[in-house]
Order: sequence, then C-alpha cells, then structure tokens
Amino acid sequence: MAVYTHVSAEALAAFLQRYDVGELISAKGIAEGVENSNYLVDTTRGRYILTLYEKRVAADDLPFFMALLDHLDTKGLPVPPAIKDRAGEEIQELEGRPACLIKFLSGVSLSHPTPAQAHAAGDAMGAMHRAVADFTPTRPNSMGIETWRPLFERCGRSMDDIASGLYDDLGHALDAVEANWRGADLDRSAIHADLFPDNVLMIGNQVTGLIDFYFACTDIRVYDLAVMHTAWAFDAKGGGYDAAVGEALIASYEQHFPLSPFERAQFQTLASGACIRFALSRAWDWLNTPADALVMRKDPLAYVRRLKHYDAELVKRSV
Ligand SMILES: Nc1ncnc2c1ncn2[C@@H]1O[C@H](COP(=O)(O)OP(=O)(O)O)[C@@H](O)[C@H]1O
Ligand SMILES: N[C@@H](CCOP(=O)(O)O)C(=O)O
Repeated sequence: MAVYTHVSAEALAAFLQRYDVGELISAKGIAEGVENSNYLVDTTRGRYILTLYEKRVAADDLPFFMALLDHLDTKGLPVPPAIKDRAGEEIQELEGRPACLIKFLSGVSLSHPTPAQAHAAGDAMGAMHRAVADFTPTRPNSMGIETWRPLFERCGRSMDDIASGLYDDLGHALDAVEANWRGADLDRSAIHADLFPDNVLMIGNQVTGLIDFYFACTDIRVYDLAVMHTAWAFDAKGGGYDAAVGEALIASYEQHFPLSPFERAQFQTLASGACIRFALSRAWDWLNTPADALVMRKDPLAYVRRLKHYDAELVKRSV
C-alpha cells in the first residue's frame, strides 16, 4: 500500500487552488508503488496523479526528474510531466512533503508481457534514449556500481538469514562484475534505470506511459536496456527465462541504437550488475522492513536466480 502520508480533503482542495485545474471531486490513494505516496485525483477539469515524495526521493533531485520529464514530453514521448501552477511552479509542498500534481496517463502495467508488448517497450526505450541526446542536466546514479559494494557490506552476513550462502554468492558475483565492468568505455546518457513492467503503461500492444522516473540518472546507456532485460524477460520468481521476450526487447531497441560488438560483449556483465543492484536493494529492504509493514517487500532471490542465468550465458559464450 503506497500511501504513507495522509492528505486531508481540505488540504488537497486548498492545494488545487494554486492550479488552473478546476474543483476537487474525489481523491483516492493508489495501492501500487513502493517509494512515494500517490493519489488519483479527479477534478471538474480532469484526472491527475498527486505524488508526495517520501524519504527515498531527495527533494534536491526533483528539478532533474521534472526537467527530464518536460524534455521527453516536449519530444512527444508518453511521459507524465508535472502540471505547472499559476506561477509556473511544478514542485510544491503538501503535508510537509515535496509534492507534484502530475498528468494522468491511461493504460495498465503488465504482469506477464508478451513478445509483442516487449517489442513495443524496447522501442519506447530506444526512442527515449534518442530524445535525450540534447538533454544537458546530469545526475549521478545513486544506485550505480560504486554503491553496490558499500550496500553489500551494510547488508552483511544477515543476508544468510534470507537464504543460506547468499552473502558469499552475491560477494563472488560482485567481484566478477567489478573485475569485468568497462563502464568508462561505453556511451553514457540520461537513463531511466528502473524501467520494469510496472513502470510501463500499455493498452494492448501500445505503450501509453513511461512512469516512475525517480531513479533516472546519467549512466551507461546500454545499462538501461540491461536493467529492462532483467526485469521483463523472466517469470516473477526469476527462474524461467523467456527468450522471445528478451530478444524482442533487444531487437526493437536496436532499431534506434544497434548494439556494437563491444556492447554485446559487455551485455551479460551489465545485466549481472543490474541483478546485483536489485538483489541488494531488495535484500536491504527485506532485512530492514518489518514483516507486518504496509509496504510489500520484493523478493531478493528472484534476482539471484536471474543472475545465475546471465552467468551461465557468459560461460556459454566463452566455451
Ligand atoms: N502519471 C500516471 N498516470 C497514471 N497512473 C500513474 C501515473 N503515475 C503513477 N501511476 C500509478 O501509480 C502507481 C504507483 O506509481 P509509481 O510512480 O510506480 O510509484 P512509486 O514511485 O511509489 O513506486 C503506478 O503503478 C500506476 O498505477
Ligand atoms: N523496481 C525495483 C523497486 C523500485 O520500485 P518502483 O515501484 O519504484 O519501481 C524492484 O523491483 O526491486
């Protein structure tokens, strides 16, 4: 349940007075999501998303995220920019939290994408990377490779309480990824860095929304595709690889940016890195979120299984 901060009807009605969006009709908390508090807001003029940024999103990062959304929106990408108030401001404060009123996009996020849907999503990522070619603001990746070792050490041997041997398994995988990582030799750009199926809205086979840009940053462009591959091409438990979905993502992305031989050679390492990143953030949450908390803890082991897939691919390529 992702409503951490309650917004009273009175406070919301007063907040909406800053905008040219009509009068409040209704507001409902949105259960999906884990980072922020989200409400679906209906007014006499339309439908909006109200997001209150909780502790994981730094207020200082919001101008970067909003500038990126405005840039992509201007280029015709299906992203939800923040609505400007009458004074032209996008970032506000509500109930003591940074808050934005955001354009509502239609569509649903999929649990089991088909190859055709993966094709549309890979195409959308390629179009997004093209569109940021002239986007100049930068933001370091707050979950980039430099952060994995410190997070691994902070999780420590407690990870063995999640699964026996997990600390050593992830430690060895991290050693290998750090040794093989050639980030300095790969193209960088603004990336989404979390384009999971739940962050892509679709109607049928058409992408209607790319949302949740709150990990967006400047990092290796193909790493964004690798993150997407780890998130889309496996069943929820992370065991079964769906080659048709994985290949559709890459083929459609390549319509915009064909992978160079070097990028292809690095892809398994980038994907293994992505698996470590999500296994570690999930393990940290698993160890530090009380079992009875309202937030749904995501399974770190699903990402450990995916890691094994990429390791096996690497071995296959080297024999
Ligand atoms: N602009 C939008 N248009 C329509 N629905 C949205 C929009 N933004 C968020 N949502 C809905 O809210 C849910 C949670 O949003 P998300 O940004 O993923 O939250 P969190 O950052 O907390 O993970 C999404 O799964 C989607 O259902
Ligand atoms: N996609 C990440 C967690 C981030 O959650 P989101 O709801 O903000 O996408 C994961 O699955 O571990």
